[in-house]
Parts: sequence; structure tokens; C-alpha cells
Amino acid sequence: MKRFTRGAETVTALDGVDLRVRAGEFVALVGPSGSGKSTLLALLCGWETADAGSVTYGGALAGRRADTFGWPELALVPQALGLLADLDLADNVLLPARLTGALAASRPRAGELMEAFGIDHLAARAPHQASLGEQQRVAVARALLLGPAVLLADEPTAHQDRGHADLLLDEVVGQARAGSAVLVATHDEVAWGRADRVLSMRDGRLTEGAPR
Ligand SMILES: Nc1ncnc2c1ncn2[C@@H]1O[C@H](COP(=O)(O)OP(=O)(O)OP(=O)(O)O)[C@@H](O)[C@H]1O
Repeated sequence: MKRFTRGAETVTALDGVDLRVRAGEFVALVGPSGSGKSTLLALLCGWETADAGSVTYGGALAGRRADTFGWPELALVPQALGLLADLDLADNVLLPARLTGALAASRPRAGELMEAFGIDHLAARAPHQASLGEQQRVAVARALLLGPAVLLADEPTAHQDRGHADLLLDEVVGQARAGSAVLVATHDEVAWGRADRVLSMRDGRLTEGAPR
């Protein structure tokens, strides 16, 4: 349960939401604008706390709070992307490696992802010198770089044409097949088709299956 208070008004953003995403599973979260998808991702990554209920992680992450996780444990593609303006695009992709002392070892994978996403030729540009779609592909590459145990993404194909969206989805699916628990909020029906499960959000409530 998550409520936001705006003056006299209270919005129930999440109401009785119960979900489990397993390691190796790609789950698509669908629902209209304002239905609570981003709020759910914010709870799962530890940016927000629930008013009632709990978020727990299993396996190697058991017993820890999400706000203590580093990039290898949980990576997020926020809707607003969150690229660092002072770093060029290659260094944005490499940020998780720099923060975890794995810079040299991660350069080949960073190069691979940037090439796969068609952004390798933009490596030395600042974020503001790239299109929104290109910036979004950088944010997805950054999240994938260390093969996180948990991958959360908020509309990661929102600014892509079909071809680039499919390239991003290939890597997201690959990350799930490699053992990550993957939850992606998306309006992209192709993504729903590639997910192992689809969950629908409406007015803060979650149901199994695609919306009818
Ligand atoms: N910080 C906040 N303060 C007040 N209300 C909020 C806040 N964050 C979200 N809300 C409200 O909570 C509800 C759910 O918002 P949320 O951003 O989770 O929706 P969403 O499904 O991700 O939408 P979209 O597809 O447009 O990104 C909306 O009514 C929104 O206005």
C-alpha cells in the first residue's frame, strides 16, 4: 500500500499489490498512465517506502533492504533516465563499473552493449548532445553492464523506433535468461509478447495477465 498526500487530497497509488518475480523471469508491468507502475518500481528499488506491507528479496539478497543494494545487485532504468550530465556517454555506461572498482574488466562489455544499441559512435558525446532515444539506450546499457541480479526498467523503449526497441528487448530478455529477475513497466505490446508473464496495473491494483 502506498499513498501520497497532496494538500487535502490523498492519492492511493498502490493498493493491495502482491507480486513475486523470480530469478530468470522477465515480467512486464502494464497499465494506463497514473496507474501506479513507477510507484511500484520506486518501492522495489528502495526510493520510496510502503505505508503498509513489505518488499523482500531472496537468494543472495535475502535479509537486505533495497536501498543498500549496489549496481551488481539491483539496476534501474528510471523513466527520467538519470544520466550524469558531466560524463560522456561511454562513462555513463561505465558508471556502475567505476563505482564498484570493475572499470577495466567492464570495458569490453560496455563496448559490446554500446555497439549492440548503435551508440558506440557517440561514446565521447555528452548526454545533451545525444537524442532522447540515444540517451535512453545509454541508460539501458548502464543498467545491464554488470548483469544485475535484479533489473527494473520504467518504459525503457518509450523513445525508440521498433528496430531499436527490439534490440533493447533482446538484451533485456537475455539478462533474464542469464538469471536476473527482470520487471519492466511498458506500454510496448511487443514487450508484453516477449515477457514470461504480464501483470496489469489499474488504479493501484495489480492483476495477472494483459489488460482486456
Ligand atoms: N510524489 C508523488 N506525490 C503525489 N502523488 C504522486 C507522487 N508520485 C505519484 N503520484 C500519483 O500516484 C499515482 C501513480 O503514479 P505513477 O507515477 O506510479 O503512475 P504510472 O503508472 O507510472 O504512470 P505513467 O505511465 O504516466 O508513468 C498517480 O495518480 C500520480 O499522480
